[in-house]
This record gives sequence, structure tokens and C-alpha cells, in this order.
Amino acid sequence: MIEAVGLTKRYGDKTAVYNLSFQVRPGAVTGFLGPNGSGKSTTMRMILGLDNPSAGQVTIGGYPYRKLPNAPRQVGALLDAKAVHGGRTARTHLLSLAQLSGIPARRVDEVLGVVGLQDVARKRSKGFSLGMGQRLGIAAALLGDPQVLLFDEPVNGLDPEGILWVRNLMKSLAAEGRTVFVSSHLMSEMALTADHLIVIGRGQLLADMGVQDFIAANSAGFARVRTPDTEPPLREKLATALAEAGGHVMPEQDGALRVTGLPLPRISDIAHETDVRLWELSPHQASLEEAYMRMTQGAVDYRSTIDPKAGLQQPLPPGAQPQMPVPGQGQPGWYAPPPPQQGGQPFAMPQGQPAPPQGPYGAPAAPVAAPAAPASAPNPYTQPAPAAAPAPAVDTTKPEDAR
Ligand SMILES: Nc1ncnc2c1ncn2[C@@H]1O[C@H](COP(=O)(O)OP(=O)(O)OP(=O)(O)O)[C@@H](O)[C@H]1O
Repeated sequence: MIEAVGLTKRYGDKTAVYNLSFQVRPGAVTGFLGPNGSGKSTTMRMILGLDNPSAGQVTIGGYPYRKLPNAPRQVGALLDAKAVHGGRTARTHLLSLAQLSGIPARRVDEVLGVVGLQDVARKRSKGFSLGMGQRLGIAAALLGDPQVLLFDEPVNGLDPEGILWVRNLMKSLAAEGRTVFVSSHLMSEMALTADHLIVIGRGQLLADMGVQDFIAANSAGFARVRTPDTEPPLREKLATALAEAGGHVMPEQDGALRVTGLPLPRISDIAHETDVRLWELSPHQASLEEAYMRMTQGAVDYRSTIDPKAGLQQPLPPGAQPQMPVPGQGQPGWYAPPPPQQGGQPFAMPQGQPAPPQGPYGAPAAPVAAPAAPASAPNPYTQPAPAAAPAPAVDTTKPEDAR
């Protein structure tokens, strides 16, 4: 197990990691998430004794890495796949690592096979592609058959087959009872790979909980409602009626409506009462990406702006559509609706979960504890409490934050 207590790292005036406390347990894949510059690599370097904490401590199996007996046989890590002597072949690189740690040479050929580099084992690594370099880094991490594994962005540069392979590798390592700690920016991949998440923002802990609990705590389920594309006024009519009934209505890019605050049967009744036919009425659970975006939007340091192309704007070619809103660009609320708070009743959430306390930048001030109840599939047919006062009609032509 990896355990951090009050872990803090300052570089001069810059606090990269502040007062981080968490445990990474064996037998599970723990995803380590956070925006660019949030302190993930710094934390991993401190776990591996490559950086000294300014305060606090981090241990592996009860020892700081540098005091761990025979550390390379107990802990394997991929931090920077490019940190390889380019003049060495893949095999020589691994052989030198093995010799330093008293690992038999035959293990080198085993791990070359595991990562699929056996055919290029005698090629110099400076000619390797990004993905081949990642595979070599993963081979180095596996070399000592360690119980604890850390991977910083392991799928970076891998092709789809490689990504699937890494996913299965992480899961099988965890299934063997190992501790697997993996950082990634690929939310879809994390959703498929990780059992547990540790999320940081600006060096501080934002969440420490299971993947399903994280999604449930940071977003609500929603209904997708689609009226006939051939009759746009029906969509507006329904959107107004749903908003008047207390629903929260947002347009989807494909013309459907995303509705929270009303159960599916109520949406169906309102459509019937307003004489609007439906092409679709379906329950949806927010994705990990949506929940992550909502949780971390206040802790993002590097945010892109829309390119105004000043003085360079070309007229749109015939038939071309104007630029659509892009998730994450200038409209942080575009993603999943928030979890239920006072006054709101997204239909798919268990009742009674308090909203996390808000800290600076809108991020939760304290780590959000996992809900007491186990995460279960949302029930889209749950009836809500009696509707509150009707909400004003919503202009469904604009994204939520523009209203
Ligand atoms: N050696 C260093 N000297 C000064 N500042 C540093 C140093 N290493 C990291 N930092 C700063 O600490 C902060 C955290 O960096 P870190 O690389 O740990 O973030 P990260 O979460 O891994 O980012 P990314 O997702 O982009 O890889 C950043 O602001 C970075 O500039």
C-alpha cells in the first residue's frame, strides 16, 4: 500500500502539492487524475524518492521509498518513457536495469515479450516511436515483478491495440493483488480501467472514492428527449412546458433536449399533455469525463480560448455550419448537470446527498467522502417530490451558462 500523509512540495514560491493525504490500496487499479500542472508527477516523484517532500511524508508498505529494502524488486514505475539512453538497444537498457537490481537476465526477455517488443529488442531505442518507448518503459516497470506499480500516463502515444493491452495489463496486475497507481488524462480509458480514483487540483485533494461514486457525486443522470426533427416548433413547445414544470432543459448538439429535475414518466406526461410527439425519451448516466470536468473546472490553470482569427476570418463555404460550442472552451457548465442540491431534483440521483462545500474557484473545499450507500444503477423512474414553484421558461437555443 502507498500512503501519503500531509504531503507537500514547494518549489520556491510555487506550491506544487499541498497537504495531500491518501492511501492507494492493493488489489485495485487506482486512477490518479488532475488537470495539467495539478501536481500528479510531483506526487509520483515523491512516492519514488526522486523528490523530497517539503512537509509530510509518503511511504510504500510502511517505508519511505529510499528506505525500502530491495526497492526495485518491490516497486516498478513508468514516469518518463523518454528517460532512456538512446544509444542502447531495448534489451541492453533492460539488462542494465536488471543487473543493477540483481534480476536474472532471462527476465529481460520475458518482459520484452510481455510488452510486444521482442522483434525490436536489439534495436537502439533512439529510433523508437512514442508508443514503442512507452512499451519499453512499461517493460522496465515490470522487470522486478513488483507488488507496487506506478504508471504516469502509460497509454500516451499507444495505438488502440496498445491502449487495450495496457487496460488489461493494469486490471490483471490488480487482480493478482498488486497495488496499481496510474495517472491519465484519458477519462474514457480511466472509466474502463480504474476501480478507485484520487483526484487533485492545484496540488490539493479533490476526491478519493470509487469511480461510480465519483460520477454519482459529481453529476446527475439526465433524460434525453427528442421531438420530430421535421417539426422544430414542437421542440420549443415541449422545452417551455418542461421548464414550467420545474425541469432544467439544455439543448444537445444533435437537436435533442437534455432534461434534469423531472422523472421520465413526468416528462412523458408533459409531452402528452402538450400534444408533442416524441422520437426519443431515454435515461442517461453522466460519463466520468463529465463528472471530472465538473469537479475540476475551478482548478484548471491552462484554459484555451476560442480562436477569433482576427482579420483572417473566411466566409463559410456553402452548406458549412458555424462553429459549434466545444466542451471546455469558454463554457465550463456545458458538461453534466450537477448533483442534486437544495431546490434541484435531478431524477437519477439517490436522495439526501449534500452538495460538497465550495472552496475557492468553485472546487470543493474538502475531499468529498464516498457516499455511504453503495453506488447503484440510477432509477430513472423514481417519482420526485411535489414540484416547487414553476421555473421560468428556458431559452433552449443557448447553452446553460449563456442564459
Ligand atoms: N522542478 C520543478 N521546479 C519548479 N516547478 C516545478 C518543478 N516540477 C514541477 N513544478 C511545478 O509544479 C506544478 C505541478 O507540476 P506537475 O508536473 O507535478 O503536474 P502534473 O499534474 O503532473 O501535470 P501534467 O498533467 O501536465 O503532467 C506545476 O506548476 C509545475 O510547473
